Amino acid sequence: MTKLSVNINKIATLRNARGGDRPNVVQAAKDCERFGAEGITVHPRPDERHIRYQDVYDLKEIVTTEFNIEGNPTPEFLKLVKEVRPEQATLVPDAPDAITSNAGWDTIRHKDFLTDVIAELKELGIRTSIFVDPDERMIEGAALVGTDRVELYTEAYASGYHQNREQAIAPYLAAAKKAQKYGIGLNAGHDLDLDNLKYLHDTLPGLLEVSIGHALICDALYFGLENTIQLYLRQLK
Ligand SMILES: CC(=O)[C@@H](O)[C@H](O)COP(=O)(O)O
Ligand SMILES: NCC(=O)COP(=O)(O)O
Repeated sequence: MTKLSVNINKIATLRNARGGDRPNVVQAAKDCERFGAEGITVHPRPDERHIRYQDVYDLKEIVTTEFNIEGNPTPEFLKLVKEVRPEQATLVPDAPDAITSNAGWDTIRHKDFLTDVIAELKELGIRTSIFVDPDERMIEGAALVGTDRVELYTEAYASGYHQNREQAIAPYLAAAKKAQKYGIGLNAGHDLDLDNLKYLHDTLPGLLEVSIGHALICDALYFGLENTIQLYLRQLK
């Protein structure tokens, strides 16, 4: 079974546009869960342009499904994660000024750093996932740093899907098989949407979770949040 974790960054982007509290991020998370989301994902960035650090503490109080915090493991991020203790922390190597995440970890070059951070988080009972490109060498590296899961960075799949989906999925299938071989759990995310999700789900073995934000919130403008979450869940059956 593949869980749908709804990334609510874009709810916070909308709230921040006016500086008030509409839409309320905590209420949106509760509603996502009520409408069927099986997890809530946030990706606080250093400039707090969408999710603020305080939102993460507030969300911890109310999320009843699986709370997944994504981000670059800076000292500030690690302090937040250790205090909040979500079910899962997803480590993403993004630059502070990146518009959005644009690459996975080099798990070989950053082996020592990742090994230390992952051990610290696992000791607190936090499941770890690391964001990686669909590169078998990076999966081998992930196995060596001791992570529970990897999250495959699906931007390349999403952008190639309409041209040639078999070709677009090929490196992801190889990476998924490698992860299975090493006993690493498999997550995926970035630019997944109602067009490309089902094929990803049906093709990748052992896909445990997808985190989806941008397209899902865009779809919700047209279909409503409840219908949209149901539409996404249907792709994962
Ligand atoms: C790791 C990942 O792919 C997502 O967290 C994505 O980066 C969403 O972040 P933004 O909402 O800041 O674009
Ligand atoms: N980990 C990916 C995520 O949380 C959402 O990415 P996107 O759907 O906003 O591209």
